[in-house]
This record gives sequence, structure tokens and C-alpha cells, in this order.
Amino acid sequence: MEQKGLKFTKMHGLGNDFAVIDGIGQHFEPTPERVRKLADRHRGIGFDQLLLVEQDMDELADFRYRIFNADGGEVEQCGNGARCFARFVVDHGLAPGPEIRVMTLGGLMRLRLEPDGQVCVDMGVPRFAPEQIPFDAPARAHTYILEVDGERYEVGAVSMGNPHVVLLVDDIETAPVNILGPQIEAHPRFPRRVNVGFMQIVSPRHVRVRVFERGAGETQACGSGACAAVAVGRDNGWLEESVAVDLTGGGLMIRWEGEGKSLKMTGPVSTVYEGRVA
Ligand SMILES: N[C@H](CCC[C@H](N)C(=O)O)C(=O)O
Repeated sequence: MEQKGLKFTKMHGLGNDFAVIDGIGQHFEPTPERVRKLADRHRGIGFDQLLLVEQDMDELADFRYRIFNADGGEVEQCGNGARCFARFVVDHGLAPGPEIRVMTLGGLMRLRLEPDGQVCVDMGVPRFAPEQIPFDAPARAHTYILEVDGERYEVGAVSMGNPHVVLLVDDIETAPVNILGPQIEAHPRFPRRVNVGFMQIVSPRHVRVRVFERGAGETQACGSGACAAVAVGRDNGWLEESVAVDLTGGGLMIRWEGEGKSLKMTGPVSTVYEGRVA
């Protein structure tokens, strides 16, 4: 008997949770209002982002990887989601793996399923030029002064395909994530808004990060935010090439050789359940 409703798989990367939808085997129109309704944690599926699997029309990649925030906006990148995307397409027989190339609005990414079940994502080259973030600043700098509600903050800014700002804090537990986060997310100097990361440096090889995500609020983990924190930290000479990043939901390993090189992120993936939604 033909089952009704949209088929989805609920997954997460360190508690950053997703509804993953096969847009090849079924039709799904990701309108902002439909995504918002599905994202509702009381009346819908509930998720931080919706990930949509599509064919890559210009054949540069194996798939097109589309990402929608809970607020309905389509965005350029999702690191934790990329790990779930790789697991999903192999588990659903859409690709043999272990290497998978995906095209996102932020560019081409290579994903690799590791023998231990983790996934390594080549997140591409971090982009620091203000116009690439985008960020309203006269020139590229290691840090900038951002005025927020009359206060001045020293921040780093970088694109991982999506825009990130990073602030240093002494103690991640007491970081003003939900006070400063929303204010900076919508700051006028970020024309496409911005993900707001808070980083405590424990050592040059170990940091703790929390992120107030653009279009989703604080999440238990943000893959591109972890990458952005390491990129800014390394760009300022505070961090070494391989860094362990502790997020609320767990840990990622980030490796970045430096300016102009690809940044790599490795971490776990979890599949929670399969479902259908009206
Ligand atoms: N909120 C992000 C998208 C999701 C990123 C995050 N979940 C990750 O793992 O990278 C943005 O608007 O750019």
C-alpha cells in the first residue's frame, strides 16, 4: 500500500539536528513557509536545519546539497550537515562512497566516510576578504572592532562558504551567547547576517566553542562555526595546525595548514529515525 506524506530521516551531528530529505526519489518544494512549519519543534518535525539531496545539474559533483535554516532561509554551508549528508546518501544506496563530492551554494565540497564511522569534510579554503564574507570593512584584517549597542568588541571574521564572526571569551560557560549573539547576527555590517561564534582558547591545540547560528539560534554544535573559530585563531597565530574543538554537543577535529589551504573537519554522525510527515 502506497504510504502518504513526505519521507525524511532525522539525523544529528553532535546534537545539531537535521531533517534530511531525498529530493531525487520524491518531489519536495522547499518554500520558506514549508521549511519553517517542518522546523517547528511542537507542530512539525523540529530541526535546526533541513538538508535536501538533489541531482547536481552541471555534473561537477555527485549531488547538489541544499541547506535551509529553521527560519526558512537557504544558506551556503553546513558542516555538521555535510557529515550527515554523506552517511545518508550511502545508507540510502544513492552513492557507493566512501568519497562523495557535493555542490552547495558555497561551492564544491569533498566528503569521506572513514572506516571508524566518522566523516571527514574538506570544507574548502577559508575566505578572509571582507567582500567574500560579506562584511562591511575597509580592508582585510586579522581582527576588527565591532560596535554593538555602544560597546566595542574585537572580532575575527571569515567565510567558510557561510559568514562567521568569532569573539574570544575567557570562559565559554559564561559567554553572552544569547545576549550578544542575536545583536551581532543582525548587525548592519553583515549584509547577509552572520553566525556568531564564541571561543575560549584552552591551549594552541584545544578550544571550546559555542555558536549563535544565523537563522537557528544557539545550537548544540556548529561545524562551520568550529572551522571558522580555528581559522580565525590560526590566522591570529593563537592556534596550531590541528585543533580539538569542544562544542556543547561533543568534539570535532579540525586541521588547517594555513592561508590558501583547504580546511578539514572530522567528526561523528548519528541517524535517529526515519519518518513521514504530512
Ligand atoms: N546557520 C548556518 C547554517 C548551518 C551551519 C551549521 N549547522 C554547521 O554545522 O555548519 C548559516 O546560516 O550559515
